[in-house]
Amino acid sequence: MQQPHILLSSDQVSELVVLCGEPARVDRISAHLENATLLADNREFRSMSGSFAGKTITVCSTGIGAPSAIIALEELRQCGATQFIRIGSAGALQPKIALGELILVDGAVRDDGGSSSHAPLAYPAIADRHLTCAMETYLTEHNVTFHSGIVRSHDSFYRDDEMEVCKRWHHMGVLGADMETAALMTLGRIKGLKVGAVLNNVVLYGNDVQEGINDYVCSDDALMRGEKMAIRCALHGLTS
Ligand SMILES: O=P(O)(O)O[C@H]1O[C@H](CO)[C@@H](O)[C@H]1O
Ligand SMILES: O=c1cc[nH]c(=O)[nH]1
Repeated sequence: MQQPHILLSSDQVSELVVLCGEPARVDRISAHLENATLLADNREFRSMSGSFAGKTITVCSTGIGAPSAIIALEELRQCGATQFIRIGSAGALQPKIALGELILVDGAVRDDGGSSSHAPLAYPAIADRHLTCAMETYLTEHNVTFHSGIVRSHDSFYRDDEMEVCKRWHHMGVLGADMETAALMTLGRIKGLKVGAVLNNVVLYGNDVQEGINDYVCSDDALMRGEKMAIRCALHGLTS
């Protein structure tokens, strides 16, 4: 059956999936695959298929925020996907994280609304250990600077008290902020899926979020280098 939002059916979807927020990133990720072909492009959900290290990979964008990420995860699951790595962007919550450096996510603070529709907040959002270890091995072997730890997934950064919110999580050792990782890890765990995430830092701690994201869209070199490394790391992680 064709899924209503991603417009894919089970014969088109691999067990191995790369997720990202931005539809244009699907094209950049798929450039690392052999025989990449466009599968569907509906709303925020663009999908492509190709192969890496002899295995078929599906790449799908999820848009911004937990609700659409949860829709993508569930519809891909219905099509037979079992392992997911999110290649996302994040804003740093620690000054030691430079632009284009990667955050390898162990778990996420569930400051989003979407995951709470499915599980109480006492339920943790934790990454799949095997996918995370495989990515860590790749980054270590390639001498890439990365940061392992937890991130905070939220629903809005244009808040009047944004700086205070960031400081609060900074003091608790949270590495960065994104909007989908917690929901994907929570829902993935509930549904028996493996979910990992690697995030590219696009905003320095204490800097303006709007400016940082604009630089990313305008292809700032360090940010694009970070994205490329995140792509290699995720593809090796999924296929090793
Ligand atoms: O770059 P992506 O993967 O979309 O991730 C981050 O960027 C978006 C905000 O600009 C949010 O989706 C956030 O999670
Ligand atoms: O600061 C940032 C940058 C990207 N995504 C976020 O959620 N926050």
